Formats: sequence, structure tokens, C-alpha cells
Amino acid sequence: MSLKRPLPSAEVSKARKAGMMQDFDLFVIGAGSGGVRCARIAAQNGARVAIAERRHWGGTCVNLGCVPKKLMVYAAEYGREIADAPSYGWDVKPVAHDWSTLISAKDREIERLNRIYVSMLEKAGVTLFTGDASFVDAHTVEIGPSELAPDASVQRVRAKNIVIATGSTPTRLNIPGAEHAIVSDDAFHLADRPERVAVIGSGYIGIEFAGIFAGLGSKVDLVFRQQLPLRGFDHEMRAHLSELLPLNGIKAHPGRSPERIEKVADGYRLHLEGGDVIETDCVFMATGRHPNLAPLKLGNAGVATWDGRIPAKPDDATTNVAGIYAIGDVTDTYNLTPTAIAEGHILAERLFGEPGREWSFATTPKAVFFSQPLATVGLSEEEAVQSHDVDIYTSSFTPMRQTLSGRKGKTLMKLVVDAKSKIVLGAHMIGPDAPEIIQGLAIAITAKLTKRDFDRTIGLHPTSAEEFVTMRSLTRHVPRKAG
Ligand SMILES: Cc1cc2nc3c(=O)[nH]c(=O)nc-3n(C[C@H](O)[C@H](O)[C@H](O)COP(=O)(O)OP(=O)(O)OC[C@H]3O[C@@H](n4cnc5c(N)ncnc54)[C@H](O)[C@@H]3O)c2cc1C
Ligand SMILES: NC(=O)c1ccc[n+]([C@@H]2O[C@H](COP(=O)([O-])OP(=O)(O)OC[C@H]3O[C@@H](n4cnc5c(N)ncnc54)[C@H](O)[C@@H]3O)[C@@H](O)[C@H]2O)c1
Repeated sequence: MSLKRPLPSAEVSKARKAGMMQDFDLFVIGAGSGGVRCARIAAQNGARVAIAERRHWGGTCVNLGCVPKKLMVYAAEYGREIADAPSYGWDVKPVAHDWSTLISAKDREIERLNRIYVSMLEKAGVTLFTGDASFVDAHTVEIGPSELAPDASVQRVRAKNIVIATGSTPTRLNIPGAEHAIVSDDAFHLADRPERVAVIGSGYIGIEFAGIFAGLGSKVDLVFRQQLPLRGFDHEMRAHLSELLPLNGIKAHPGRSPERIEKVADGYRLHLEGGDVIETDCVFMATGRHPNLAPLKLGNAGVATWDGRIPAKPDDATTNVAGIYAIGDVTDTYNLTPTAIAEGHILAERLFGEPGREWSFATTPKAVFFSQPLATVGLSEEEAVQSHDVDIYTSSFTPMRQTLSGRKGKTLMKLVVDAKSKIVLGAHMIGPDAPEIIQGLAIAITAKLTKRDFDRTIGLHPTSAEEFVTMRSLTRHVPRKAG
């Protein structure tokens, strides 16, 4: 269906005056990365669109995720640069970090972004509802009071199409004393920086916040169940990251599980299974996220869930109920901002615009913004050998920036190549600027370029990135895994 009409804002305000504001072509629940994009593109294609948000316009990424996290990563980076500056001739007087300055500067920036999101939606002609949305039936949504609008009166709207874009929320471990722990939502608003932090979990959030707190001067313990951090990433990269943890002031406790948290006079004790105890000022649970489903009353609309999520495909978004769609973290598939945005965009164009835009989810690049960041695109070596004979090329070196300062921690780069076709299946890097470099390489991997294409590309000197086009010697050949 294609709805090509002028922007509906004038029409909407006329309808609102007449008290008949109840019908929309599209109603989006949740104004995060996916929901905002979906609503905006649908409205720009002439659909009558409304969106509900209960907590913060712009969603997790803007308010409690990517953006404030990256600002805090920058804050930690400045500390390291100041420490290294004397080796480049700077006479640096003793410096101290002021946590409250960082938090208020970050909050001002987030407020600015909130306003931009609201005005972007309004300019596109989207009707905004502030409150908690839930299903009355498959085409009716009720919006009631919420954290952001505690006094809002209950309203009902009808819509031909409804998109569930309600995101996810941190998962707390069910251990005694769990109420003493913080999760990532809290970490952005702590009154003071804890001197000692014990982080549980070595996924994205655990590693990123371990790097942030250590970089700002906290003593950090990192407790994780496996032998290596970052389950799911390339094994060689995980092993290298593991070596970088102590060099960045982080004490790793691999192969350990938390048992209970005890409050004591000067902080907390994190008891580990097997008997060890970590004394700390703050226990930070970075133990995954789960989709926001509970208040939606999905049963009223008959929407099926599976394992706590709505099983919808990224490039399709359909649920078991016609006219109801799900995008972003609520589907628990990629759980990244650019993929939520792509899912919202595809859906809006399919419903109201020109469908057919192609997006390559399989080559979604990923980055962990650690002190020495890790970034990756395509297949890990372990994934590739399931179906290919592979050639592995690696390069490990001290980045030039660290030569004068003597700062420890090598950069590691890796290409995973299909031995037969020479197509580069995966590119991985740990080291300064890895996310910026891998974003460029994601185009090459998406375009299925070959190792020959990499080899005939002339380097840009002196950079770390040029190593990706000068890896001439094969590190090893790995045959396809039998079976
Ligand atoms: C600490 C942290 C760091 C991250 N860093 C990165 C990063 O660097 N790069 C990256 O790509 N991704 C990152 N992510 C992941 C990224 O933030 C999410 O994948 C992305 O925000 C998902 O978008 P979404 O639209 O699905 O949901 P969200 O952005 O979570 O939006 C959902 C919105 O729905 C609202 N809502 C929920 N229920 C209702 C309801 N019943 N009624 C009305 N409104 C409702 C919520 O309040 C929320 O605003 C990070 C996440 C966290 C927690
Ligand atoms: N840079 C980025 O793109 C970025 C940054 C932050 C978050 N995110 C997104 O947010 C999602 C959530 O991040 P996350 O780090 O919380 O989740 P995650 O799934 O990446 O890591 C969860 C960690 O918690 C551990 N854990 C889970 N249950 C446990 C238990 N019972 N006991 C002990 N440990 C347990 C896991 O072993 C793992 O180490 C990520 O999957 C990612 O998609 C992305």
C-alpha cells in the first residue's frame, strides 16, 4: 500500500479540535531508535502517524545507552592522554577529574538531543503521546500515565497498523543482596564516582564500563563466568582483550560467578562462588538485557511471544497478528541502534513508501568501546570454519602514538579469508580507532571484496588502518571443520 499525501500536521490539528483524533494509519509504541525512524519515515510518506513514549524521547541509545556511554568513554580517554602528554613535551600540572562536571555536561547534551527528537517528529507531522501504551485489542491502544507523564489522563486511539518498538531493559541477577547492585541505567546518574567498582559480566556493557571507571581512576574488578570476556566474538580477539584488561587497570576474575552481595559499613562485599570476596563501593550488574513486554498487555491483541521476546525478522517485522509489527531490541535479535533504525525504516517504506531498499544485516559491524576498542565485521574465524577453508592474516604492532609514551598494549588486526574464492569474510581489530576503521571496511565486506582487492589498495601512511591493506604473509590456513 502506498499513501502519497501531503504532511498531515494541519489535518491532525483540525481533527484534534473536532475531538476525533482517534484514528491513525500507524501507531508506534516506543520512541527509541527504531520507533522514531519508523514514525518519521511513515509520516514523510504521507501516513497519519502517532507515537507514544513513556520515559524519554529518543529511547535507550540517546538517554541511557550509546550516546552518554560514548561521552563517558571520551572522558576516560582524556585521562590517558593527559598521562601520556609529558612524553610529548607537555608540562602537565597535577590534574583531577570532577565527576559531577562530567555528569551535568552529559545531561545537558542529552536534554538537547531529547528536544531534537521531539521537534524532528513534530516537524514530520507525527502526533506525540506521552504515557504508557498498552493494547486494548489488535487495533486499539490505550495510553495511560507514566514516569514522564504521571498525571496524564487515559486516552484511547485506533490504528490500522501498530508497531511495537519498546526496546529492552537491564536484567538483574536473582542473587541475595541483588537490590544493592546498580545496572547501566543507574551508572549514568551516580552522585559520585565510586573508588572501587566490581563489574559482573563481560559483555559489551561490562567491558565498556570497566574501561570507563578504570580510566577515570576507580579500582575495577571484573567478574565473568567464562575463561575469556566477550562471548561470541572472535576467539583470538577475546584472548587479546583479556591481556589488555590488566594493562588498563582492571583485575579480571574469569571463570567465576557471583553468589551474594553483602552490605557492610564501608561499602559492599561481593561473594563469589568458591569462596573469594571482593570488597567494593559499587557492584555493577552488566548481565544482559531483556525485551520490554510486560506492560503492553500483548494478550489483548493476541500477539505471541517466544522466550521473552517477540519473534519478528529484522527485514520483515511481522508478528503472528496481521497489522502488528515488532522492531528493535524487543525482538532480541541484533540489539544495536543502527539495526533498530534499519528495521524501522524498512517497515515504514514497505507500508507507506517505496519498498525495495536493501540492507545487509549479516554484515552489521559491531564495536565495544573499551579503552583499546574492539571492532568487528563479518565472520569470526570460528564461524567461518564451519563452512569454509579459511586463510587467516594477522598483524600485531605497537601503535605509533604509544611509542614515545611507552604505553603498553598492542593493536591486533585480523582478516578471515575464504581460501577458495579469496573473498574477505571477516575483519577484526583491537586498538585505537578500531570502530572508525572497521566502519569503512564494513563496506568492503558487504560488497564481498576479495583479498586481492585489499592487496591492490594503496595504504594511507602513517596510519594503523594501512595494515589492513599490507598484510601480505599468510598467518595460517585453517581447513573447514569436519561434520
Ligand atoms: C549502556 C548501553 C550502551 C549501548 N551502546 C550502544 C552502542 O554504542 N552502539 C549501539 O549500536 N547500540 C548500543 N546500545 C544498544 C542500543 O541502545 C539499543 O539497541 C537501541 O536503543 C534499541 O532501540 P529500540 O528502538 O529497539 O529501543 P529503545 O531505544 O530502548 O526504545 C524503546 C522506547 O520505548 C519506550 N517504551 C517501552 N515500553 C513502552 C510503553 N509501554 N509505552 C510507551 N513507551 C514505551 C521506552 O521508554 C524507550 O524509550 C547500548 C545499550 C546500552 C544499554
Ligand atoms: N557498543 C555497543 O554496540 C553496545 C554497548 C552496550 C550494549 N549494547 C547492546 O546491549 C546488549 C546488552 O549488553 P550487556 O553487556 O548487558 O549484555 P551481553 O549479553 O553482551 O553480556 C551479558 C554478560 O552477563 C553475563 N551473565 C549473564 N547471566 C549471568 C549470570 N546468571 N551470572 C553471571 N553472569 C551472567 C554473560 O555471561 C555476559 O558476560 C548487548 O547485547 C548489545 O547488543 C551494545
